[in-house]
Amino acid sequence: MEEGASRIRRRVSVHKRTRPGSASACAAPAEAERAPGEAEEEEEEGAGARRRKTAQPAEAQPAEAQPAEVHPAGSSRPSRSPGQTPVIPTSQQPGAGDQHYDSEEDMFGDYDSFSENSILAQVEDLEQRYMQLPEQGKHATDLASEDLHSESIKNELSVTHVSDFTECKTNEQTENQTGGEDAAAEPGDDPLYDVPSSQVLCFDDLQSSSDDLHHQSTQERDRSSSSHKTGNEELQHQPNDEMSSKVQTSSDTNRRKSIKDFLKSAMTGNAKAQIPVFSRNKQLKEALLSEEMNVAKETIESSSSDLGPFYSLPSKVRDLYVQFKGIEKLYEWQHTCLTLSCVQERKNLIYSLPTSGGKTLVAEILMLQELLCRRKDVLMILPYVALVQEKISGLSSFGIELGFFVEEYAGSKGRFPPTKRREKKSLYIATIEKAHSLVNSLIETGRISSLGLVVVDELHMIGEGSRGAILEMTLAKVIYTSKTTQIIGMSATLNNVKDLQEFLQAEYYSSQFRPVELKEYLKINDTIYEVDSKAESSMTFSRLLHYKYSDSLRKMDPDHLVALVTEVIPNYSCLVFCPSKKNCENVAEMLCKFLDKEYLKHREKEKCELMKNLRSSSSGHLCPILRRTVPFGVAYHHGGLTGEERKLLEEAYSAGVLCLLTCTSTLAAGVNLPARRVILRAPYVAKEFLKRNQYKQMIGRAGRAGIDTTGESILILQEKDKQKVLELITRPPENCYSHLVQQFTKGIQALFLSLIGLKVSAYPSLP
Ligand SMILES: Nc1ncnc2c1ncn2[C@@H]1O[C@H](COP(=O)(O)OP(=O)(O)OP(=O)(O)O)[C@@H](O)[C@H]1O
Repeated sequence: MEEGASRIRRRVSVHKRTRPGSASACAAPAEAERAPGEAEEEEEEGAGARRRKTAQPAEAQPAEAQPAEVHPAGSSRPSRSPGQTPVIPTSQQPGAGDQHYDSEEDMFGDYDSFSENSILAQVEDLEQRYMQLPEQGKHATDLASEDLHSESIKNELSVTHVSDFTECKTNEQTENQTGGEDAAAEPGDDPLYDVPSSQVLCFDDLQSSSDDLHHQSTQERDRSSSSHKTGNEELQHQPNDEMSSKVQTSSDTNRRKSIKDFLKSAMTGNAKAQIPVFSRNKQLKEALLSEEMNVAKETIESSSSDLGPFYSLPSKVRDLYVQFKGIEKLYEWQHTCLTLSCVQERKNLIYSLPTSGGKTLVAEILMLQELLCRRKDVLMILPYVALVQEKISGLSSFGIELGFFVEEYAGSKGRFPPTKRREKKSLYIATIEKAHSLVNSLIETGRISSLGLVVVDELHMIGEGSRGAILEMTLAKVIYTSKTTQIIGMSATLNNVKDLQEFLQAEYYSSQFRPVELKEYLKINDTIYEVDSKAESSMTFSRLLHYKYSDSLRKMDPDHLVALVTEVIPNYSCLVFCPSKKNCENVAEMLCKFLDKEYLKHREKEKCELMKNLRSSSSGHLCPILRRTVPFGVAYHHGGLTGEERKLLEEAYSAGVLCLLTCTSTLAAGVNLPARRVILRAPYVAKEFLKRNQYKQMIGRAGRAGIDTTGESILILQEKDKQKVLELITRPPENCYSHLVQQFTKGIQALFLSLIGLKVSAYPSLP
């Protein structure tokens, strides 16, 4: 009976850890990699860690910041503690959280509470009933079986196909524990062994966007659901029924093999789709899919083991860049940077280039060198959850092809300490706060030296409020505790580089290269000026706006936004940065009131499809503003959108179905969305005057390499702000100053306490 109860607990526990969107979807490979005997210990540790989450102080499970509010002003936004009511965005149903931009809401999202109807509560209850039963044996087993078949648990166990994969694992574990033939199998034999968690999640996404794949996966699901049944039936028999165990084992193996094959080809295909395709464009989708599958097949078939031809990496890496990203040749600066002697010697490095200069590729090659050649783990730190997710989907295919794990540390995702890998190395992609927790856990477990490289994107964030302080603490700890860990920082907007170099003990490389020319303009009244650093006033007259404004239009649109956007859309894309979320929505609505009805005809079918998808993503409720604006190819984009809405809108915008997004500065932090023209509605973020860094990041969205051939930005300003704007466009980026020091009582104290807690330093001993 005890055995039965603990088996039920195990089944549910494993299922929970592998829910889609849960960090623990990596449980499958993680378990496969465990040394014999570690299994139970890790399971307990994981559960403990999850429980601890609710009680841990900010440092261990810190709240992540909401980009829309933190990034713009450079000041910390009011943090929302778990359980506190979120602000309900316009587009959301009551109670729906913003999973992508507000990590705090994510923090507990993946873990069932012990509330009355939760699955854990039911299992607890079930166990209690076991304990209380006077009679052992059949009756108890029947009860267990009956309860496990109860509706809610059945639903939980069959809710996703990711859980189906888990189920394979679960069955296998059960068999191992009952002395089945698989008990001695090596972890490497497990077909899910080389599937990183992120890729399992990507697979989940892929499936929903492909009819063919859906068909196949439905078959898998059907097979798996029969596995649930078998698993549950198994509870009614004695576990040492060898015959049935063998049959089960062999059918499981076949099934797992086919899942592996399918998963691998599916994921490679997924990675090929770098520029998201509007999901319901069936014709295009089918053509693309078959092409992707061909590429995937060819790639898998051609195994290459040569080392060296591409910056010390296998030539396969170069091929993958061509296939997945269309990058055939490195820019000259990229080559120079990668071949710098300080880089070869693995010294720390800071490099700085304008937005869209191709900084990420250099970092990626260095990360691959570390993972594949030096066989060390790598941590990549990005400022926002959305950027982490973008990077995860971009690099997962590389992980599959080249044999390393890509692990997400953002929102509720991430395992502390990370799973120890025997063979393959891990690329942790983390937000600032999760990176800090990860580094703490590696120090605590004496594994910090397993980290070969730390890459920090948007290094200038180090000077931004409490988030900057956390980043600074993280890097300080790495520098102090691991002499062998290399640190690379990159940014488009650095000024006091010497200070940063001193802090990171780093070399510096910079270039002004930008593959696509970006022209900057200012608009005052109906005159457009070009920013010209050579001119005495820093700007020169460019042109007058010619657009016939009616009285009502002039009243509604004093800034001539309609005139500016209609010069570009619908054939080219346009981003309009607005100072606040509300303003984003208002501007989108206002524009659509005055757009010609002709705009409704542009890609009409796809826009209808988008509306349908938006509606079904929020349980039938479509935001009334989007309902009015999407038919014109216009939408707003801010931190109040749900993750699903954001994804749908971004995809539609990338595919050209939407041609205009009104957005907050959320979008300025490196998200790769095309814009021929970027308009800054005002030189403000909320009520704060724009900073140079923010200005540069926003205008940097225009003219992206590989997407656009030219780009331009227009900053709209009033006469009263002219002087301030002229200073803004001419002055250098803001300096980064330590916020650990500025917030002396909080920052430094937190660092000291943390170092004592981690046993990096100790209290001074008493004489
Ligand atoms: N050598 C190359 N050839 C062609 N395209 C490239 C090359 N290197 C990078 N790119 C492409 O240029 C675009 C911008 O690159 P990336 O995002 O790395 O720029 P960045 O410098 O990091 O910009 P930001 O500071 O805005 O984040 C990407 O679409 C990338 O795929």
